[in-house]
Amino acid sequence: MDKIRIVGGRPLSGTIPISGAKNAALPLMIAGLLTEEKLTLENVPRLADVALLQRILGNHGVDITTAGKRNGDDPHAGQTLEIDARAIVDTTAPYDLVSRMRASFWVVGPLLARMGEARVSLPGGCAIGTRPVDFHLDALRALGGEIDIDAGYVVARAPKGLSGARIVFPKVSVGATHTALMAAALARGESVIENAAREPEIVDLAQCLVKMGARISGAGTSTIQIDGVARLRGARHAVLPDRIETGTYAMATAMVGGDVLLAGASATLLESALATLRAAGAEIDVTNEGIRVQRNGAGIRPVDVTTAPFPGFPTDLQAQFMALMTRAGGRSRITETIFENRFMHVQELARLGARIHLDGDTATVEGVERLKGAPVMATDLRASVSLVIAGLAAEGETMVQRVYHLDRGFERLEEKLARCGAQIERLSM
Ligand SMILES: CC(=O)N[C@H]1[C@@H](OP(=O)(O)OP(=O)(O)OC[C@H]2O[C@@H](n3ccc(=O)[nH]c3=O)[C@H](O)[C@@H]2O)O[C@H](CO)[C@@H](O)[C@@H]1O
Ligand SMILES: C=C(OP(=O)(O)O)C(=O)O
Repeated sequence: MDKIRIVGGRPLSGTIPISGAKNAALPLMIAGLLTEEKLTLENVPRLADVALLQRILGNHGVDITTAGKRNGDDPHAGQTLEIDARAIVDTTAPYDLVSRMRASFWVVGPLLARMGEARVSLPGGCAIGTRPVDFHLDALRALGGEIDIDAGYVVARAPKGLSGARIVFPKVSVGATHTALMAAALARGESVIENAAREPEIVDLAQCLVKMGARISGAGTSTIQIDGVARLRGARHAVLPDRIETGTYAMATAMVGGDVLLAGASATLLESALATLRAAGAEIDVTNEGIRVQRNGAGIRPVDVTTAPFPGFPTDLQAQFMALMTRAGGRSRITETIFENRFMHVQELARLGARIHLDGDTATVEGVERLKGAPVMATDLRASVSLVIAGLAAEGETMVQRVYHLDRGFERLEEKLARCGAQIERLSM
């Protein structure tokens, strides 16, 4: 298993290209199941989760080819995937694949809507809470799907197709909104999704579906209207920039100081995180090329943060922000409201000398003067990158183990940081 070795203490300076968003690329790839024609996706990041989803879709009979960007082309440009779901040969998504990644469960909506049946294993994903799928299933039931659970599988049937419905989510769910949106796009008649997630990745999916011929309005607000169509066509769509990757490198720069341009990043995708970083002492400038982050001389100020659905502070940046706060000049409180068990980084950050007290959904962080390198264990995707951020600031060597978590969601992480002056390398074991 690979490890990442960091020797901390160097500021970051230079340019970091921001990749396409993992959490948009995955539902967009799944949307390819909705049409017999070719869906071409540009700016798809090269990530383990994307490769795993290629395998899962391949298992259904979907043909995926990678086009363009070869020798001599810009190695930093995302890949272009051509997704051809003309022939769906199998509507089962097996446990050994789905258990590894949460988003793979989302094939259930498109398969049911287009094929009238789906048998999909209950999902896995980051171990950050219980993460049930009841909202997904309730939405599919509202659209007329018959749903059973059998031996760890969701068995969904709609022999006569789905019908439009009013879907009211009891709580904001990104994944369940994706499921409802994709299923309702091919349902007969009108649907309304209330208390829909407003995340930019929902808007990206809706925009792609509209290019495919879907009739959708209101994506990006809490109420989405869908007028179902009998079939969707092929389209070409570029994945939006990754706001979580953007926020992560912004926090890394705020942590160690320096001057970094996050090229291709879009500030409108993470206003709340940028405002928080400014409050913490980072200088943030939005330019034509992206977002420039600087911290020169000034210390890190403590800031309290509570995670919330978009446009609030994202839970996927909570661990990274906590890493930053470990070196703030005072006490900060970080409250996690989305997932009940998303504090696994706390004990690992403590191994580097952080002082964090956990009480229910709130972590109180007492900033310390210095962190000291140590071996640490990645536990989930964002938790592991928080250890990288802390390691960049820690004195001496930090060795991050279980790097496969990082590879799920950060493209060429060590290369991007090393180019900006960080002493970081991957040790292949
Ligand atoms: C691949 C992807 O895009 N993953 C993101 C997605 O995950 P994901 O879509 O799984 O997260 P949700 O928005 O669905 O989860 C929000 C909350 O709703 C609960 N819930 C959800 C569905 C359900 O059927 N029942 C239920 O109770 C969850 O346990 C959680 O407490 O949104 C999360 C919240 O922004 C992010 O942290 C993840 O990075
Ligand atoms: C939690 C995440 O991913 P997943 O939903 O796939 O577990 C994430 O991207 O931070």
